[in-house]
Amino acid sequence: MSENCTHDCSSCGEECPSRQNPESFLAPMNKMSNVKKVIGVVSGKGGVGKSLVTSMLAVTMQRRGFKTAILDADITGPSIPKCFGIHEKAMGSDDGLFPVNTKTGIETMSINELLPDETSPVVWRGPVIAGVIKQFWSDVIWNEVDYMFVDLPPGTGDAPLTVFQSIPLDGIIIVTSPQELVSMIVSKAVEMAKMMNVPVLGLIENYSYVKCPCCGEPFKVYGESHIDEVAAKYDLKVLDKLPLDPQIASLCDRGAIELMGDGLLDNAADAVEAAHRA
Ligand SMILES: Nc1ncnc2c1ncn2[C@@H]1O[C@H](COP(=O)(O)OP(=O)(O)OP(=O)(O)O)[C@@H](O)[C@H]1O
Repeated sequence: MSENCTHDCSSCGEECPSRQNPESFLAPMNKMSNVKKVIGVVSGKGGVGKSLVTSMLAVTMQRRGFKTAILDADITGPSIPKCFGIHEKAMGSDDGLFPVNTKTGIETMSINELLPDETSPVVWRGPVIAGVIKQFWSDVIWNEVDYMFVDLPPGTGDAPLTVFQSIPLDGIIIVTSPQELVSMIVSKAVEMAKMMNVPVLGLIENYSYVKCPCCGEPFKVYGESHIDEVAAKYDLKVLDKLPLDPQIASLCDRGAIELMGDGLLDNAADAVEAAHRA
């Protein structure tokens, strides 16, 4: 690297290890941020519990002693502040925006922490949404973060593509439900990650079963799951299976997800700790 490196490769011809790929669309991280690993939480379709899983993963990693953050890239359907009971607004300075901390110190940034009224709908065109996602990475001052979780918008459209291209993901976790559609939906998410050269750390099946309140027997509301076959087809691991649990729903509704029980996403948390960028 040149002694006078400005990290602006467009004005320098030096061939050095830190030279950025000219085709890279990665957004620069704020110069005051320090984020060690970034994990995307992805779903092929909406409503499978992706935001809940993102929140629970962050809580699990924070409990393991890591400094954790959540970037809520689901701009039109932000759920993270609700899960943590955050109603305050993010503040800024000339250097950037400060994330809002949860009760246990998880740093968060979500569009609902910026809008004057959190019930206002975000009716913005794709390029504006893409700009906000990039700003959440570049303009927010993320302090000494060991693990950042990015709650991606559902599907494989413009907004998730922006996340894959602009934020340096070390891996993704795919959240799905045990319905027939799962095979097609997981395939799409896996193929997208492959195209973007981002490793898939594994799958989490949500709404896997309901425990009978009388006898404790698991009851499969959606019938037999196909997740294990789908995982085998792509040589992926099913990391954890989460029950449909009224207590979890209630914690989320009360903004108290940090009071969740231990051990629900331990395998996923182990996979996150072991993640390395391809
Ligand atoms: N395992 C579960 N047990 C009970 N409630 C759950 C569970 N998973 C999710 N929910 C509830 O279902 C609702 C939808 O979950 P969530 O917002 O996480 O879905 P999502 O996939 O992020 O949705 P979208 O794709 O629309 O952003 C929430 O109210 C959440 O609390």
